[in-house]
Amino acid sequence: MSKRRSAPPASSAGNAPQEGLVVGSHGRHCVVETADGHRRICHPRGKKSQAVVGDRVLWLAPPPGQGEEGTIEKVLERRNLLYRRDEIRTKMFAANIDQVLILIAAEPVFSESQLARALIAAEDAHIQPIIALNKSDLEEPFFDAWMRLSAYRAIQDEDGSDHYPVIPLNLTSDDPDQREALMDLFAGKSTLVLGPSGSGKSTLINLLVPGANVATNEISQALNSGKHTTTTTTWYWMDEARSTALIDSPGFQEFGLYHIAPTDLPRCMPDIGAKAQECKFYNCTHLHEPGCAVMAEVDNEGSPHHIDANRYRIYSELFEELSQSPWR
Ligand SMILES: Nc1nc2c(ncn2[C@@H]2O[C@H](COP(=O)(O)OP(=O)(O)OP(=O)(O)O)[C@@H](O)[C@H]2O)c(=O)[nH]1
Ligand SMILES: [Zn+2]
Repeated sequence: MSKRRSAPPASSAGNAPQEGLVVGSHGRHCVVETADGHRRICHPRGKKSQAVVGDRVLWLAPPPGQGEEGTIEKVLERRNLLYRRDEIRTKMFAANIDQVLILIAAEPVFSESQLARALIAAEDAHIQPIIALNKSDLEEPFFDAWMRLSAYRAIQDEDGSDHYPVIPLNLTSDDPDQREALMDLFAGKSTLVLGPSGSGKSTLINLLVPGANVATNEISQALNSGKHTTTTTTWYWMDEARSTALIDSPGFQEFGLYHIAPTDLPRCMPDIGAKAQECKFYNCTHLHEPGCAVMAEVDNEGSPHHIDANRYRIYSELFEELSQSPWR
């Protein structure tokens, strides 16, 4: 238990690699937090040690007199990894996370395709998604946006429980009940916050993480003095005990899913997947086959398994898109 805590401080550790947590990612450079909470910039030793935020790594301090920046020797095995992939590249968001909060807002109007894509990527990575709709104080646009989410609120698991938690928020209010509900939602977990620009990600972090701005500025300054690029993804502890974390990551736009096979889409879209076993043909693509139980539910308004027409459109467009993947 206490093995990591009792590791000697970096300066006297000689050449023994120590375990650390990646709490910042800036292109190829990382910020690694040691067991005692100290943070330092580390560079990957080679391609194989390319780490992302949330990774547990073995890192090595520099030899005496050679500055503060360490090297990442090894990335330890990941429990999960959330990423996206387009024609040319893969972007890794974070590893070893418990849940992903997809933060959208009444304004700017959210893209349902982007939301669906983020949910699919989370399902594929076996990470629990939560949908939060912010800016409930903007009554009319909020109402419209909430209605646009009705298909997501209606998706149920076999036992009748809601598959996706969908929560309304007003992050500019200082309502203590909302704050407590958020604390409960995040307690003891690491939660990646994803969302389009302007949805309120920084507002959320500043509300729940005291001193978040200061911490970010300190790291940016350290990185700038070493001529590194600016922060991209950051891990924030919400508590002194370092058991609850929020991870802020940009890059919600252009959410490519080229790593997912089109035939895996029903597994990652639970409303479609619920019916996919009942089609006449075992290898039904749900696009044109006779006896397709999925297509039947699109027209079946009022059914408890009704598949929303927009969801079905997103499914068929994605099926087409992923069939063109240059990665396969
Ligand atoms: N009316 C209203 N405005 C909000 C609410 N939450 C956040 N905002 C405002 O929305 C704007 C965008 O919020 P940010 O927290 O900067 O959004 P972000 O997601 O971090 O945006 P990027 O940094 O561009 O990715 C700010 O002006 C916030 O004050 C809310 O509940 N209601
Ligand atoms: Zn079918």
